[in-house]
Amino acid sequence: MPPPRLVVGAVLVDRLDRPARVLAARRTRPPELAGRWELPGGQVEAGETPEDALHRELAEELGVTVRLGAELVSGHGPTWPLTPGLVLRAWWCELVEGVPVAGEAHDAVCWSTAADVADLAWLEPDRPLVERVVAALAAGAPVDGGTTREGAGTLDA
Ligand SMILES: Nc1nc2c([nH]c(=O)n2[C@H]2C[C@H](O)[C@@H](COP(=O)(O)OP(=O)(O)OP(=O)(O)O)O2)c(=O)[nH]1
Repeated sequence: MPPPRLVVGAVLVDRLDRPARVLAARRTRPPELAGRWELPGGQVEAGETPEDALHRELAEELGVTVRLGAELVSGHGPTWPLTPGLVLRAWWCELVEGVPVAGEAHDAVCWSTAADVADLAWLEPDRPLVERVVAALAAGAPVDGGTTREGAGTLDA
């Protein structure tokens, strides 16, 4: 069986040192996933590191540049299962440049707090991850600790 394909997702928060709000994005496609909320991101392409893929997806989808913080790891390691053929890795991050705007992949973005993020209609596989995000936002503990990448530029939405 081929290894699962890797999807990367951004847990984009207002600030890495004291996160209080996280950004969710509402998918436009495919029809069976349209209308559900997700972490912005997408599939890692051949020859890309996961981190590079995340920067690329955020520039393409939301027109923003970010600073990566810590990786959000599950109780079983870095990957979160999505479907039998797909796993997710996710990083906390904060904005360096740009204001997130929905592009083609999404028809809405919203900033939510620990009190309301779980009320969104998330893609089902994201639920365990969202629980962890809620707990971290409620605690407000720092989620920094990653690498910085500047100069990726911004896109028009
Ligand atoms: N980006 C993202 N995808 C997720 C999440 N949860 C989840 O089950 N998925 C699934 C939905 C998709 O089947 C797959 C990601 O594929 P995608 O369509 O977003 O990837 P992509 O941007 O590279 O694809 P494309 O534009 O080339 O069509 O992972 C999530 O939180 N974020």
